[in-house]
Amino acid sequence: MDGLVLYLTKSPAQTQPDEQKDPLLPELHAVLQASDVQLSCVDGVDRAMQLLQQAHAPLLLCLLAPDLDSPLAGARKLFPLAPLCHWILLSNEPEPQPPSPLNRFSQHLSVLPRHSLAPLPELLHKARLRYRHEQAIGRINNQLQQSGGNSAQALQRYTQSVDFLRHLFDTANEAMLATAVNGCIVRWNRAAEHLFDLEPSELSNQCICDIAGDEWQRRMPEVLEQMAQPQHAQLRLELRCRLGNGRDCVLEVKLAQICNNQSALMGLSFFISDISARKQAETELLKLNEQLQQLSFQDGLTGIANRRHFDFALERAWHEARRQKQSLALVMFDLDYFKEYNDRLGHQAGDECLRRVAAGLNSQLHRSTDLLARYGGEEFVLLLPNSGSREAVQLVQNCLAALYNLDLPHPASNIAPSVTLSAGIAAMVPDTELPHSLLAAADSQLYRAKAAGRNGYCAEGPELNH
Ligand SMILES: Nc1nc2c(ncn2[C@@H]2O[C@H](COP(=O)(O)OP(=O)(O)OP(=O)(O)O)[C@@H](O)[C@H]2O)c(=O)[nH]1
Repeated sequence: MDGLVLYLTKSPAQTQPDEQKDPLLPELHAVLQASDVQLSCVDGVDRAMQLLQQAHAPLLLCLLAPDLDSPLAGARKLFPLAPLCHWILLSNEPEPQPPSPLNRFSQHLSVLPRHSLAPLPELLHKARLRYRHEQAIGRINNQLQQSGGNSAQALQRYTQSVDFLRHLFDTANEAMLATAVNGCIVRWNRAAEHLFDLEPSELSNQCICDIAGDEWQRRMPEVLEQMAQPQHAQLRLELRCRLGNGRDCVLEVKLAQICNNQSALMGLSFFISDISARKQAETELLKLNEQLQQLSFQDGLTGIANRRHFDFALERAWHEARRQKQSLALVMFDLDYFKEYNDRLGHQAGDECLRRVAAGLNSQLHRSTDLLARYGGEEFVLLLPNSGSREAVQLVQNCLAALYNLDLPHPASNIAPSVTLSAGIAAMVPDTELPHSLLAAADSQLYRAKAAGRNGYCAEGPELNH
């Protein structure tokens, strides 16, 4: 007998089901007779709890009689004592409603009409299976815990053995070699054979310097020499190598001294990994970053420096000029009647014009420190470190001549048949923190040039030649 079925009722205690009292009991008895379970009839939850605490068999089914005042409250009390039990609420209704899914018992609670106990054997069968399954799992867990304890001890013993260290050495992914102080290889693992693509006979007693070409072969003698010094207990390096199979790669090499108990140097250990893929990814990332930086500093339309690039360059040049007490010159260019150009020839022609003007101006710069940038719309700026207004004026004259030679037709201009520029030039030896004053000076000179009729320049600043 491995189970107990409880019939929980409100009626006075019955040690044996009282067939006189409840006409359902004979039928219940008959249904359960075939299943090898004990049927107990108890009144009240407290007595049921007592019975469960003393019972030797687990409670598989609990039938809650319809006369109970609050059957689910009772079930809740019993639940901790019989977590695997299936609860059955007997109802006087001919077609009772199933339990609400919101009820936390709903998974293991059925509602049956009193007059039909047909589903009982099936419910009992399932409850029994569940109980046996839980028991089996408990047993397996116990065994696992026990054997786990034993195997942990065995493992601990094993980790202290030479076999274990040999196993680690042989199965490591990293190539490992041990050499004498002069580099003669005395031991290696399979990963080393694999990495260098060499047979055991090609490693045994060979000099470590000769197992790979290129930087490896060139630098290894000097590395061995270093590692023979007492202060070089460890070393890490990256070496470009050509391996036996002709493959080029980058190897990360970690070396350590092998010393005996008296701290006397006996040999060297090498831990080697192929980091070619990582190195290549790093190089590509670096290149991408450079490209990205270049793009973020470049004007998309004209390909010259953009405003952001100019702002950085101006700040840097300003501080440098201030430190060196040198003059810094700035030119602001603005196309004349460009709105009319766009209106007459179209925006695309306007774009092309901006590109050609930018290229024309840029072609006049010959010092690597000079910078032409698109400041915005149809405005360009020219930054000329270590220049006074005389040099700036000279350069602007060259730029205007270059633009004249480009001869870009401007049918809507009031002042010339081709595209023209106005320029404002300012130069100063910085004496303040920020370069606003230089920008403002160039801008006001540009304003003057526009007011003076366009297609020309105005300038201010030291070394003025105008
Ligand atoms: N095609 C094109 N036009 C641009 C671009 N950026 C700004 N513009 C145009 O440049 C024109 C500038 O007009 P304004 O500021 O009135 O200057 P302007 O017509 O050159 O007159 P002045 O400077 O007084 O000679 C505007 O029509 C803008 O739409 C661009 O990237 N492409």
